[in-house]
Amino acid sequence: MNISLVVFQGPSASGKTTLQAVLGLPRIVTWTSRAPREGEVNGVDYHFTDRKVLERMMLEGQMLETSEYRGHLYGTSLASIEETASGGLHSIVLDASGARIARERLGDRVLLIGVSASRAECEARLIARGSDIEQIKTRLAGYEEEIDALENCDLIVRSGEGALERAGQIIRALRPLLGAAAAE
Ligand SMILES: Nc1ncnc2c1ncn2[C@@H]1O[C@H](COP(=O)(O)OP(=O)(O)OP(=O)(O)O)[C@@H](O)[C@H]1O
Ligand SMILES: Nc1nc2c(ncn2[C@@H]2O[C@H](COP(=O)(O)O)[C@@H](O)[C@H]2O)c(=O)[nH]1
Repeated sequence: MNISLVVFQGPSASGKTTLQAVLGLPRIVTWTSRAPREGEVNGVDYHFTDRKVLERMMLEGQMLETSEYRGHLYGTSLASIEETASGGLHSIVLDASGARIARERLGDRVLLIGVSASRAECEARLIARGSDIEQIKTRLAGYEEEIDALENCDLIVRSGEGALERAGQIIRALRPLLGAAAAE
């Protein structure tokens, strides 16, 4: 199997980034027009920029995909995806529309992992993350759409209690599935 990119998708605060960290694969850093949260580092968590720069990159054909997500623009550059062609398995966190485009454009190179959690769990995690009421409402408004899109995934992980143990099980299950790509 020729998988070179693991894509995590799912509702906001379902635990995609947490699971990505547990799996420990090299991460593709995407672009966003939103402001950094406390503790987030430019070039590590995202390439933070403004909307105009991202729009210019889109016009110049530099992007694999972009998504308007809850008032901000996000996107994956083609240059960052080319890194995955140079060998080894990489991972990326995308919303449902980005994940769909990644699958359409990169085909079988992509493994889609859906991360699922209940609305109440996502809400509690958004509150704990310090989001304000408006952000929580806006993000939860996309909950059903992201849950519905999980049907396109190759695997779905439930990110509730015991999530880390489950992630460990997934890693073990993925190794034979990914074969040569994972061994690089
Ligand atoms: N299984 C879990 N149990 C409890 N808290 C969790 C769990 N997974 C993640 N969290 C916490 O929930 C918050 C959101 O997690 P994370 O950033 O991984 O979600 P996400 O799906 O990447 O979110 P977003 O799409 O909004 O960026 C974080 O504060 C994280 O520590
Ligand atoms: N389609 C894309 N979605 C992306 C990209 N980078 C991140 N995301 C997704 O956006 C939301 C919100 O992220 P947050 O960091 O503001 O909480 C989340 O679902 C991410 O997965 C991207 O380049 N393209």
